[in-house]
Amino acid sequence: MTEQAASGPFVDARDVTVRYGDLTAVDGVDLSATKGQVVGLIGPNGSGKTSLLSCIEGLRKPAGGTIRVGGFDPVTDRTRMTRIAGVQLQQMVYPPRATVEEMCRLFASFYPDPADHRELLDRFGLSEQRRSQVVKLSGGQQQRLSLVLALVNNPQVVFLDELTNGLDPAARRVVWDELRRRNDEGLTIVITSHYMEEVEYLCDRVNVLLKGRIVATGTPSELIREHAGDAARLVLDGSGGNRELRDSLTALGAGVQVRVAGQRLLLDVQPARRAEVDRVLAEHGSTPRDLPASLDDAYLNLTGQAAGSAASEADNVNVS
Ligand SMILES: Nc1ncnc2c1ncn2[C@@H]1O[C@H](COP(=O)(O)OP(=O)(O)OP(=O)(O)O)[C@@H](O)[C@H]1O
Repeated sequence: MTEQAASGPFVDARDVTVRYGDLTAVDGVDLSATKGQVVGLIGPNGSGKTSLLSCIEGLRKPAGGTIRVGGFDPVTDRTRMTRIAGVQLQQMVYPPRATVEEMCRLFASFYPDPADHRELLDRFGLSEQRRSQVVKLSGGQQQRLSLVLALVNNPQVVFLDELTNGLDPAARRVVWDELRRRNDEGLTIVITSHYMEEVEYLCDRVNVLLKGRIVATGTPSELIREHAGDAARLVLDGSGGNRELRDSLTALGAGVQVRVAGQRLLLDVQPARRAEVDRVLAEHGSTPRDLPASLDDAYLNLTGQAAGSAASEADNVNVS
């Protein structure tokens, strides 16, 4: 079989079902990525992301469905699959005394045309750890090493499960920038993540998985537009203790949700009530800060999880 039917998606999973005994963890899911696309898979803990991804990676045989990656069946065309795909697992187990350099050399030895692992270590900020034992690296450093190892075969596509879990904000930026750069060069990327800011930043398309089924798919902008809701989210800094203002806003009733978060007041305001809210705020000399609708809001609405949208304020909020 050729590497890819020119017209079809590079990653093409159709009607995939995964069962563990009586539990159907993935229930007839389609997921695809065209060449050079960054595709995200998001959903609550236990929604089936890793189960689906491990089938696409060829590490698990699905109970039903068909999967092709670059035209190959990831289970039966294992050898060719491993040449074109890089895999970062949620948890890796390393030999007890192996150093970073040794792990890189070991992984590189599996492939005919590996990347320069020293350059990769440098790109991911691990040059100084080359001679360190892997087990002595911090969690975030191990996470970055797992990315280096996923890229050491110069893959055409990478599957990254919980991409930047445990990374500090600066390291997360390094990883994002590096992946973006590689994507610009044509790398296809499939990620799972609980960080909506990351998904919004990186992904061309996002699939929302809930209880083993895709409940929404689209670009981040489409998901926000269609699912974030039309309530305005306002923040009143320094007004948390202003009882009079709080009571006046609460008295507006339906369509105006008022919450205290420390020294701030957080408001969710339906469009029909906005003019009244603005009037009350003007009477109290308060100027609100508008929070833009985010993928967090869409995610929370789609998955029915308790919304805390105004509280999240576009920080790196782990929404799982
Ligand atoms: N090896 C297994 N044996 C039995 N059940 C499993 C196994 N792996 C996963 N499950 C179950 O399948 C469901 C989906 O799990 P999965 O790990 O795919 O979810 P996830 O969306 O990746 O979760 P998380 O966000 O926590 O990583 C869960 O109910 C989980 O308990």
